[in-house]
Amino acid sequence: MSALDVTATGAAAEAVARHVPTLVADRVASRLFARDHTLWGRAAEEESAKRLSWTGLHRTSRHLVGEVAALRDELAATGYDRVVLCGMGGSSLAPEVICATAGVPIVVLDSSDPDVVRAALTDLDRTVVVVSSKSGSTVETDSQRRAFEQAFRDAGLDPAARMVVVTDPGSPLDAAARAGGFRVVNADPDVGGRYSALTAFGLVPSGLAGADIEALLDDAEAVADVLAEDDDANPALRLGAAMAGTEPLRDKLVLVDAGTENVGFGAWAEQLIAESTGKDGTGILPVVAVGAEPARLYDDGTVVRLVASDHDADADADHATPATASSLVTVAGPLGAQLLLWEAATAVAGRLLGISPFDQPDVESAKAAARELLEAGIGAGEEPAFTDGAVAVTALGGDWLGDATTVDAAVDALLGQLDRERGYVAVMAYLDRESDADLEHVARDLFDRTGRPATFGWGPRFLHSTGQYHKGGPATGVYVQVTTAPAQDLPVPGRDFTFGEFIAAQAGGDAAVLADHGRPVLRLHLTSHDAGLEQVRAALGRGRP
Ligand SMILES: O=P(O)(O)OC[C@H]1O[C@](O)(CO)[C@@H](O)[C@@H]1O
Repeated sequence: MSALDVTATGAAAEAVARHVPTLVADRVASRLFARDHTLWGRAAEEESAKRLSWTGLHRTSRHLVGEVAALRDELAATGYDRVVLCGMGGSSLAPEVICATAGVPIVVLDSSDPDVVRAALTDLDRTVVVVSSKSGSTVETDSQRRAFEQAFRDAGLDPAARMVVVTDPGSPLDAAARAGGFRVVNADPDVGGRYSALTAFGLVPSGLAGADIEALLDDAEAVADVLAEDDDANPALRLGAAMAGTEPLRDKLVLVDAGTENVGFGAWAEQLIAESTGKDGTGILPVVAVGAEPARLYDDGTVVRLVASDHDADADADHATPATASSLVTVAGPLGAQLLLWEAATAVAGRLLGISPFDQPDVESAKAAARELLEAGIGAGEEPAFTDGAVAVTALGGDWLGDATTVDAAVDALLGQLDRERGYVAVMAYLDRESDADLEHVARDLFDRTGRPATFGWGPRFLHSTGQYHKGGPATGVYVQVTTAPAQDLPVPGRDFTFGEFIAAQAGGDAAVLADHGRPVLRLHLTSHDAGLEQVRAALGRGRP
């Protein structure tokens, strides 16, 4: 009996029956875990050949258990009891879930909002900072690193004594950190960011924060052989088929926390699935359910109920509701096992969709557009069409705004562009995900109002997660971008831009690329944070049945 349980009903079960026998006959599972890079077609071979080491991390990461324990002992001399992790996407999403599940605190700084960065630059005498970047060139992470180095120096503290760098061997950050006398832990270069949960990227910050990283590797090891088996019962084959094998394709995957002990798992799976599959006009859109399970489901959706490992399968079988009866997958298992399960299932889904699950071809376009705006010094770009109260309204991607002169009317106009059969609404808030956390509920309001999937992402964090899907996936999204002026800007030491200018350029760049793809983008800029936020919340939630 595996520690993993994947049960499918409805269209998801039909997909399993339709595809798993062929996946078994083609020996996909055993070839995947033997790192066969030909599984995704010739065009994907070059990238796949250097992106498959995650299949053996439960063995090859074992050295990190001792190394992280030694690092903790060394750093104990600083008296730290606070760990801050600077990293984006795959360089921070896994530690956030690992630590939340282990019940140990960690501050994940994955924002370029100056007020958010400043709030992290506190309690420096009891803080250790982990700077994680595979490429070593992600501007958010580099800027955060610069800010912390400056802050430690200003506080009379040696940055090298309190900062640990995790990066690929030979990255620009690797060279610079070693030259600067910093501790560097190199990660396995043959693992992509969103598959790196069980590499140094997931394990070093989590271990320093106090999570039991050996148990995590043990849980992955306990299921590795099952996931590598060419067998109809293989949970990865079943989950991959349920994700990407429905006909017609149900390409919205609603992730529901239905009692799982893996806290915040949906946010990690969201990047893995969206950035792996959302390209070449296809892909699976993860919709992380906010609040209770949806009472109904759109025809192009499948619900995934993430249940507790000790769940009662019979009780779950009786759980079918109008929302889940049409297509449902129930998944149970400990975190270490599920990290490997979902990585393998996503790789299987990529094969079924006919795309490479290991590249992210459209992410660079938004970064380039942001750099252009930054160099031009024009903030987020486009001028607002009008201001209503505390919200400046800008419409991009066509002249769909019509004669709207209020935020309510602008939201109505955007939703008028929504394809009611295949479309989705994406809310992207470049705000503080701690203090403005309540705004996430507008996703549920928009679902209740339109009956269509609505996702919510914090900017710029989502740019390293669903951002690839928005640009490379099906052209069926309509986008609401919420931005604000910082309470107080913050310079990026050694750079010719501030954090405030950078985050504005990131929002402007992403909106420009979406508009270039012909997608409607409504930017709601809060000219006064609290009043503006109230207006935006009311406008997006208005018209709920
Ligand atoms: O670890 P890095 O190189 O800073 O990249 C951070 C994230 O940005 C991306 O490269 C692009 O979104 C992700 O794949 C990755 O997880």
